[in-house]
Amino acid sequence: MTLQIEHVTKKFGDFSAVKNLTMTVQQGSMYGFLGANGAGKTTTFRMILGLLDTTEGSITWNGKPITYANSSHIGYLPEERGLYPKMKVEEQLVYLGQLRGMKKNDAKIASNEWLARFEVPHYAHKKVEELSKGNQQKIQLIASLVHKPSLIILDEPFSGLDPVNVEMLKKAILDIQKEGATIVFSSHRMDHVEELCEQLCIMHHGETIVSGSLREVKRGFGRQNVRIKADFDLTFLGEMEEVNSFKSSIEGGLFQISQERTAHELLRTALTKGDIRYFAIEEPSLQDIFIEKVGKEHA
Ligand SMILES: Nc1ncnc2c1ncn2[C@@H]1O[C@H](COP(=O)(O)OP(=O)(O)OP(=O)(O)O)[C@@H](O)[C@H]1O
Repeated sequence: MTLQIEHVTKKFGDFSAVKNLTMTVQQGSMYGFLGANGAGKTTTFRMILGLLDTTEGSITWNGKPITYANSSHIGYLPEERGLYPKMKVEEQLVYLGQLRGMKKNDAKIASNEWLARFEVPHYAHKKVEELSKGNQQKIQLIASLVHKPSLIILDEPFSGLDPVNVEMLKKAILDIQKEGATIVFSSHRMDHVEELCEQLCIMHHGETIVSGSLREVKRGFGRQNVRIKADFDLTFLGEMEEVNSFKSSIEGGLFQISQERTAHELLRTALTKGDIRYFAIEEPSLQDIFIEKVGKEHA
């Protein structure tokens, strides 16, 4: 069961919100969609779910388009949250579970398990409007998971959550993935995607900037960082021809290089000047890649 997006373009009039997007999400994987505001993430999700038609290209889950008929296997956290403010939490979750084909009692058990998992069991009989924004967000998230979907699409699931709740949510989605679900989520936070996803796509103005496995994307970037800490000024190393860029810091400096042998050269040369307290070759971060490909102003 893979999610297959092939040469998908979405136009609103003359404006292309998504341009020729191709990607494959393997069953059981966690896929991250990165991009600044307006990149085309929500539009892509709406097309995956069949809420919007594609202008060109095709999207299939398990070989078929997602329609109302198979939507009970799908969980969706929409960008614009929409719970019934006057309805009580448990009642609402049970109702939404039933809409997706669950028996009332199963929906009740699952809802309460999730409320406990997110440490809000005491909200079961409160009205949604009585909850804080972050806690409403948890309830909405539970609403997208309660029926045990096999494909879960989460639009900005971390927005509006405090750091403790972000960690709780990360743990929950990793657990669900371990249980076999396929998860696709969007974020404009590179670190969340870097931490959770083995596969990712960075979008910008509807274009796919990079996509593939985290490892491929990092290796394909062809640059590495070398961090050196020393008690002497490292500027002379930054001036070496093989170094692409150098950022000095109080403790030493960070060098961006294109070839691994430059790292060894840097170390050898640094050692001729004095003792080195720290030396490491670091992979580029997604932030480095994004800035290089898209520009600082969008990061
Ligand atoms: N129904 C629509 N009609 C016209 N333009 C639209 C429509 N929906 C989206 N767009 C445009 O398509 C582009 C992509 O929007 P989209 O909501 O997919 O971005 P996003 O990556 O989800 O951004 P954000 O992080 O702000 O949610 C934007 O320029 C948006 O204005």
